[in-house]
Amino acid sequence: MRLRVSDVSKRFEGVTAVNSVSLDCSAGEIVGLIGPNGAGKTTLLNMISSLLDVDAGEITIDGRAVHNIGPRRTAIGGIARTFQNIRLFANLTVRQNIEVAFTTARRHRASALGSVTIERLMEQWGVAEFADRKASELSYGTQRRVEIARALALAPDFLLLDEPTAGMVEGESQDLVKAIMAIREWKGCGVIVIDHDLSFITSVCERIYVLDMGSLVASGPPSVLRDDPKVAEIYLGRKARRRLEEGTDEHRQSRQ
Ligand SMILES: Nc1ncnc2c1ncn2[C@@H]1O[C@H](COP(=O)(O)OP(=O)(O)OP(=O)(O)O)[C@@H](O)[C@H]1O
Repeated sequence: MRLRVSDVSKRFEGVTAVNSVSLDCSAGEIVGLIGPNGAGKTTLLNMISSLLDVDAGEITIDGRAVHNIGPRRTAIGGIARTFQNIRLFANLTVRQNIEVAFTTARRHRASALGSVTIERLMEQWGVAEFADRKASELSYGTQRRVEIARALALAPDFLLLDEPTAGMVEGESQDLVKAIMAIREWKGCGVIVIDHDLSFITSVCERIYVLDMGSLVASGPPSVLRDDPKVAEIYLGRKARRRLEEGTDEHRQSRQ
């Protein structure tokens, strides 16, 4: 199974947020989407999950068009996601949050769901001990895991993760690397993940796409970050400039 984004564009009043971007993700693959703030990453994920309509281009799963169909039909069609700002039902328990998605999957994606149960999902994602606690009572890292478990309760063919390590402490994001790698065991579910934490992205992804100012500037294995001069300019160039502007110890010392 293959999710394919072909020449997709999106404009917001005078701003071209996404400019003719193409990418693909196969079943069982973990693909990263990186780029500076405002590069267009979330807008692209919003189009793949049909929260936003594309202005041009198309998005397909095995040739079947899945763009501009609305988020509910997209979820039923096999694409689930998490959000940059966690969107759990705060007053529902962990079990109830997962049950909402599970009920939809049982009705519309029974064969993809197979023998999966809510209990198994909670165990797999290390949240079983919080099953009867309200989502709002949980730590940030635990809420993230619940959100991923809920997305997986839709038995998706493709999972989109928008900045899963945001707000996590280091130990939590390392645990998340293992957990996301385990998703591929999920009946070969493909994963597209956005994150600013480059060590997390390079640990978890086989391939990376780099966006800058709405356009795709590079793609390839994680080594593309180191080896592609355009990417080095975007990341290292800006980082070096920021260090200079901030006058870090390193630069202060080198000036002495
Ligand atoms: N609803 C909107 N209305 C107007 N402009 C928008 C809207 N959503 C995004 N944009 C603009 O589109 C561009 C891309 O934004 P987007 O949020 O997709 O970037 P991003 O790469 O996800 O950034 P970040 O890493 O900060 O989340 C930015 O210039 C942003 O201001």
